[in-house]
Amino acid sequence: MVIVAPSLLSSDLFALSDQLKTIKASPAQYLHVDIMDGHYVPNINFGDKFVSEVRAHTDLTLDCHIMVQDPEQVVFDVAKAGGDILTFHPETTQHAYRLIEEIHKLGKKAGIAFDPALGIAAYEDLFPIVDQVLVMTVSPGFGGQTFIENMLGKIAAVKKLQQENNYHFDIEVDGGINAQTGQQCVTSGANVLVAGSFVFKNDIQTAIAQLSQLQ
Ligand SMILES: O=C(CO)[C@@H](O)[C@H](O)COP(=O)(O)O
Ligand SMILES: [Fe+2]
Repeated sequence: MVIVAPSLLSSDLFALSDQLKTIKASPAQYLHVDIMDGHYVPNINFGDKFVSEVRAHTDLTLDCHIMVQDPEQVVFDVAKAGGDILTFHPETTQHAYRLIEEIHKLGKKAGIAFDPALGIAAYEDLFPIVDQVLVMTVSPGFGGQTFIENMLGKIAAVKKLQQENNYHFDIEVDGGINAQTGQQCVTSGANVLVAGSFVFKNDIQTAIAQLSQLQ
């Protein structure tokens, strides 16, 4: 039921090939790839080149989390490189609705991500057309941060709207997820758990199995 998305930000890049094989043998269904521009978020990391390298080594769903200002500049390259789900932060573009439509035209899934400081009200009009709503449970930019418990109410509010309106999006959480916080998120309504440090700083198989069993 719960989809686990190991975040490659915390992977060992020099052992990535082996780590991808370990993940493939686990219940994880997604690989989460963070894309950061050093502008919208302070950090700079992966880009479309990395996505295409990972694509060549896995058939898992590539869940691309695009933390950049003006996502139109990178979304299409990431899609072309083999990203499957393209999730951007709606306040980073003037035309979030159009961008979702353009992602769909490419046959890809579109997601919107909510920074912890951003309420859902301003972007509720996108809910009927998105495939994924990502509730950030840390401020975006870095792995290894502490889960913000206040976000549980936001997850529950998104879940309530989803149920009341029969929307079909997945509810993803990202940041500080471990077995305990993951359980809190699932109880609040999340069904996709991104986890970086918890997966890669522990035994990968065991950590993913723990998260995938939450209900
Ligand atoms: O998007 C981000 C950070 O901005 C994440 O996807 C991190 O990679 C999560 O790392 P952990 O908090 O699980 O260590
Ligand atoms: Fe992420």
